Amino acid sequence: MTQISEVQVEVDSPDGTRRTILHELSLTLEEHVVAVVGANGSGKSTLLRLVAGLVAPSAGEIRFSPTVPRSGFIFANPQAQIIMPVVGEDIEFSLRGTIKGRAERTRRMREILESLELGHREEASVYELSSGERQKVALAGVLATEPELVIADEPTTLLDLRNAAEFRRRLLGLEVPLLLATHDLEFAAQADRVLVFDHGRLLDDDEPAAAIPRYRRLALQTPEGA
Ligand SMILES: Nc1ncnc2c1ncn2[C@@H]1O[C@H](COP(=O)(O)OP(=O)(O)OP(=O)(O)O)[C@@H](O)[C@H]1O
Repeated sequence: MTQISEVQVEVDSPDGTRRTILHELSLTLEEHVVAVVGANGSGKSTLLRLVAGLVAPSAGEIRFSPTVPRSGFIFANPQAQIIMPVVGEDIEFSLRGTIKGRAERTRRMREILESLELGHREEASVYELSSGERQKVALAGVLATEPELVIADEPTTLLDLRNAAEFRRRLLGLEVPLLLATHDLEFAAQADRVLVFDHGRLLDDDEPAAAIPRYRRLALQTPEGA
């Protein structure tokens, strides 16, 4: 369970002032899949980075129970997190934190690749992969770290319809909880809970069937005077 209490995030602006990018927020997250939606710049990634410990709150606190989870982060662009040039090597690299023996690392790497139907790509250069395969390699690298929470920031953005559907299915099938920011409302519709952000504020927090139609209306409404 993640408990966010009166958290606020501020950043320095170029003019020397402080800008609030996440306004005071209190939330308890305990559902298996939580989707965060909202316009560009509304604060979705900031919330994800806060939960992952990549950004510190300027005020308030985040508590986890029973302990701080080991989180695995998936980005929109998988190239950002693939370190080694060859698929199998990259997964083995991620396994170094959890498995000491080399033979055992190789065995586990193959198991993870097989589970993602990537067994035949073990020797492939990461640069010759399709976007769909590359995103699966990024997921394989995250799974290798045995995360207790997966945090995904627009993970289907670069994928075509078919690959997006497959990747959604894989993320939704994980045993560990998933916190997801997405513009893919089909994906958000499959969450247990949807948080809608707007200009750094939590605007709506409900089950998908209620929150998504409200968000669509909000996003598509014509600005006054337009
Ligand atoms: N380190 C930072 N320094 C300055 N401004 C930042 C920083 N991080 C985020 N911001 C600003 O905070 C606002 C919220 O950003 P955030 O990335 O959380 O939005 P988002 O909802 O994820 O957007 P998108 O859908 O475009 O990814 C944006 O205006 C962004 O420019």
